[in-house]
Amino acid sequence: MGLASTLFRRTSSTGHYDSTWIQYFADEKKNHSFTMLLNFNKSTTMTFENNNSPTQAAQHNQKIDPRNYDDLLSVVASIREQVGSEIAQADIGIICGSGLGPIGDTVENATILPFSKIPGFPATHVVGHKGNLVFGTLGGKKVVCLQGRFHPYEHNMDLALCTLPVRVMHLLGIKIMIVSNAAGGINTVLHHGDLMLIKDHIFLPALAGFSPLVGCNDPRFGARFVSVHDAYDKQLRQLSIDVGRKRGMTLYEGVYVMSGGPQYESPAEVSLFKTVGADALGMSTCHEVTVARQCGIKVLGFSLITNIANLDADQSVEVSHEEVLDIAKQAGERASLFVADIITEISL
Ligand SMILES: O=P(O)(O)O[C@@H]1C[C@H](O)[C@@H](CO)O1
Ligand code: HPA
Repeated sequence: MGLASTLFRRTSSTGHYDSTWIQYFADEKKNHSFTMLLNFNKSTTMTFENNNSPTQAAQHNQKIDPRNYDDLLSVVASIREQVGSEIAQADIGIICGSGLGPIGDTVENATILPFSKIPGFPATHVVGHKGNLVFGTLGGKKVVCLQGRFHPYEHNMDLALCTLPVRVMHLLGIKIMIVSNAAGGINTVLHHGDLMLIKDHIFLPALAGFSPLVGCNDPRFGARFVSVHDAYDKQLRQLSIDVGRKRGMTLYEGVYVMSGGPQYESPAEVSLFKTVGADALGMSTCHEVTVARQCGIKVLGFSLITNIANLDADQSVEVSHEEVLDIAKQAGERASLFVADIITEISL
């Protein structure tokens, strides 16, 4: 049954079946028993039957296509089977970047599932990213926390693969996603250890064609053409400002720019970003937010300022991941407590 709907997704935009997908599909499933009934009189009338349940498919280590809704159902089935359906259901998803790492460790009644046990999840290689999915409660809400994320530079700019966890969290039921990252401050109001509330973003790789939404689109995930005019939810931003005020924190709202990385930016590149209106820069987040918006998930985002980006080649200083991790460690705990307070105040 899963396979039948897979096929219908893989029709061209004119509604006619694309024969290259038949080949692809047959290769992908060649190790599994299935029967195929094709009716070539009507180009879109095809039925595939397959003996694999979604979970069996995942257990067979079948290749997971991150754009394939049915493949993702099999990933979710495997997660539910491993942790239990009740535990796997969550209302809020959290992506801990280098900045919010400690929040995963404060989840109550935590059930931890390593990425290595989740079909289709690649390993995370970035130091400071643990590589776990953590289920439990925080601020009285059911959360699922991604301790570690997939950066496009680690995975050959395969942005659909890097956003697989967002689609999985969507299928697990989340309505709100909180994202965080470590970032270099561009705006001079930002200092080491500050938390910037993300108001908007510049998704630089996507402007050059590297978007997770490029390629095959299954309408069950959402629209082909996604509007990101309100990517960072206004009410959640206001709530964060209010919670921050109660804690005596001044939150700066700004624009985050994602560059492809992994090299840090040259002073001339930082000047370019400043000119086009960016306040902080990093190498993540925008791809996850774009996919979340396609699924209708509300987003709240933070950048933890770990270094000040260089604007002048004559006055520049070296940027290092060690510095990023060091500041993230110092400021991450306070940031995590703040985010936990926000979660307490969120009404679902
Ligand atoms: O996952 P985030 O965006 O917090 O990680 C930051 C950005 C780069 O991946 C890396 C650079 O130090 O840390
Ligand atoms: O200056 C930076 N540039 C890109 N990514 C980053 N992550 C932390 N700091 C930076």
